[in-house]
Amino acid sequence: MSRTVIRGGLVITAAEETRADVLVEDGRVAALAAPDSAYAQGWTADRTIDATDKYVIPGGVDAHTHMELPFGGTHASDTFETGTRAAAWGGTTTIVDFAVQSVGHSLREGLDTWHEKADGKCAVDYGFHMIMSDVTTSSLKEMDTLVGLGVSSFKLFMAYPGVFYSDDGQILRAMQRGAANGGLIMMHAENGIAIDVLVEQALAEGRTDPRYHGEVRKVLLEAEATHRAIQLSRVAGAPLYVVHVSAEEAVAELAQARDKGLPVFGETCPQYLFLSTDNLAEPDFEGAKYVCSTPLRPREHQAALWRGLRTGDLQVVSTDHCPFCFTGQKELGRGDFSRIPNGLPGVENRMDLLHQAVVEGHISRRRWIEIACATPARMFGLYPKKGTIAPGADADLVVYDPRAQQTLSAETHHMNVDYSAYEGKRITGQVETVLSRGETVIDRRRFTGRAGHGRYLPRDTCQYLD
Ligand SMILES: NC(=O)NCCC(=O)O
Ligand SMILES: [Zn+2]
Ligand SMILES: [Zn+2]
Repeated sequence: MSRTVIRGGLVITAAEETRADVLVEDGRVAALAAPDSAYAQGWTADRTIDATDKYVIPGGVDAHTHMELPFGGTHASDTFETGTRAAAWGGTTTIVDFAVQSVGHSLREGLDTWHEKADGKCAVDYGFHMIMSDVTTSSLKEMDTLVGLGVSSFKLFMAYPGVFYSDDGQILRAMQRGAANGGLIMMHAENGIAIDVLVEQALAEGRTDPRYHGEVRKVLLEAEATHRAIQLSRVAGAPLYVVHVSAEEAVAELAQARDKGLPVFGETCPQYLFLSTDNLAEPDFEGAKYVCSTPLRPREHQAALWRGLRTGDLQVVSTDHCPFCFTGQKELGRGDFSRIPNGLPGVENRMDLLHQAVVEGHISRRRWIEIACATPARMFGLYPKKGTIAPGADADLVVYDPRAQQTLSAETHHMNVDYSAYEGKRITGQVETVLSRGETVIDRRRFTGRAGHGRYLPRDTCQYLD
């Protein structure tokens, strides 16, 4: 039996902050006890980690990543191997990635393909959501099977006609099925039909630069789709999780629904909290680095997102990590912004950026852990195995130095992408040591993990409704 003790740190969970030693036995948290207690003093261990003046936090749970996602004729540049290694560097020990159903194919085929991509490659644990690109009688039936296999959430798109798009009837049917089998519907809420009209008009008028990506994907079209998704979920009697919320008006739709007591949840991402349309407008096509959907918004929207995170109208911060290199990938859209592959890198940066938000007073320390670890674990059926520090939980633990200074940069990050969306940003705080199921994967800022350590996580249904 292997035993590790982490001594002297401030243990932070969503529920409390307490100075405690943590005993890890065989990959699980075995006990917590006051550092000066005779009980903790009596623990013997193979390894002792000194966490004096450090935080001990649960490993991050990033519930929205896209390793190797095929998009716009190319693939997201992080593989499951490079992306989960970068996640570990950033203190994230669980990812939930998206398997994709291709049009004309079954959900099962998509899931099998994603298992092949990830199996034996991951440095940290991983689960899958399912993207439904073809809602048919048979794929609706298959949803039941997938829930049974631990794929208990399904992403639908109101955007990208001809690729991932589902119409309102398909969405309603999928929601009805989810209401019956416990599958949580995750919605990409943008009116893609209207957006495609505006894209066509912009290109015809010679407005081809990256900043027009933000202009055609209007706030009103995110708000309208969010409203419509909420109404459809009410009709179906299903809960709803809206992904990558970026606009103040979309937060208002969620808040209004939640005020009525509806089981409607929202996720935002660091890029919407820290970046803006100013980045999309950077000259010499540099704005392409910031093309994602929903798009970055004018800076004024950030206050509403922070408020939503504080009040609970938004519950989760995930990364939507979907990296494409500037050279050779983002460049596919020179002269036509609609051909720029959509997505930003960030799986390595989320825990640090949210700690910076603590330092700047946007959120409390416990809320940091709640939105980045505990709630995503509960939302997607992984709690309390993941997302907290308690006896019986997986020993996914991060020793975090809240005083370390770092500067984010492509020179030093570990994501397989040739730029950082946060180049030059100064952060107070840094991951020091990371344990994944008790195994040290980052040891005082050295990678000690391995591809294949990460295990597939079959998930329960949403526990946030309990
Ligand atoms: N978000 C984004 O731009 N790319 C990834 C696909 C998605 O989440 O819609
Ligand atoms: Zn999306
Ligand atoms: Zn995404």
